[in-house]
Amino acid sequence: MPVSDFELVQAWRQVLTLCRLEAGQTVTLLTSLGSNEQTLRCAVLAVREKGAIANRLDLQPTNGALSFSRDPLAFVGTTPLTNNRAAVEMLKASDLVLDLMTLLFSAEQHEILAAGGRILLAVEPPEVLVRMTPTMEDRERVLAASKKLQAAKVMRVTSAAGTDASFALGDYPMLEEYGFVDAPGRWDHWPSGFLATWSNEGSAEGKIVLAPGDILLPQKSYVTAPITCHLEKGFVRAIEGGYEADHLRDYMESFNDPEVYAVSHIGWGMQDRAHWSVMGFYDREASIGMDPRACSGNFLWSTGPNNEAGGTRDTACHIDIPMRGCTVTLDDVPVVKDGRLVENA
Ligand SMILES: O=c1ccc(O)c[nH]1
Repeated sequence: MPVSDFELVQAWRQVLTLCRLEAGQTVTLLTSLGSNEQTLRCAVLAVREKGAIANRLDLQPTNGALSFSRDPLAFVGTTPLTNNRAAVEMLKASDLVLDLMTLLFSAEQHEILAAGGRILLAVEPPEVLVRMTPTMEDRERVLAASKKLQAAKVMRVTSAAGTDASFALGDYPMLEEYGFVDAPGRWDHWPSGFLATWSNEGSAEGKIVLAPGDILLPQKSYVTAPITCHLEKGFVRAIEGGYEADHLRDYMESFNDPEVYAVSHIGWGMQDRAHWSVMGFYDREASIGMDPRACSGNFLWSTGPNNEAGGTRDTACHIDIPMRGCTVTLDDVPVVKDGRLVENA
């Protein structure tokens, strides 16, 4: 069953409290075609209840005929804000931007954050939002893990399926996602509950073997047969397997951009209210797949852009690959063991 407006307003109320929204501040709700009407309606009510100003900025969609999917994460980098100075200025002048459209991996997002703006992405279905309404515990868990990741020099991931890959760390910032934006300059995504960073340029090495049940996003598919990705000097040099490997390669080749094979963010999920099986219950276009990205004990790696971290790669092709059953270590200390979070890691 769907969630009611009452439940979603309550969830927005909790999120806006965690975002420290104050009366009199200005919130801009960023929407486009495809933004969820119930999410928008309930957000406005919760913002007004806080005594804040609720503005709307509705932009025309872009890249629809270029992307193979209407999932907003299937074609990143240019957005309806690109070359849209009036819109960027309105968002920079706002105390809080609630992004119901998806700006992720865009230069404009960076400009808004660098100006001290706060951006919270919220495009999952209302039922997913309510189920994973963020908490301070989520924040504490992610930040505690982030301290470990910040101190680490090498991340290694292994699995029974044959994965054995390593990544040098230290050159890039943390991607700490706990679902609310409590400080100027911060971006976050509701729902989330995971931690990542980017491997040092050219350092990703080894072999990642996707096993049945591992997930490809934005394909929204559970892999049914092994796909082996050979990593060398920071790039996926070969993708081997059956038709699913062909499908992945066909998609990546369609961008005609060598940067699509670069290893992007790497990390692990720690959200115990996210579940592996959820993606199988939703139509492909109904969700962007935050359950598998955030579920506790996954290893989440990705390919493509690193501009989000201050890098120069802004390729439009971004693949997120959450995996089960992996062991993730930081300088040989496990933070995930056989697909389960190591408590107090
Ligand atoms: O929240 C997100 C979603 C996608 C992604 O690649 C990173 N973080």
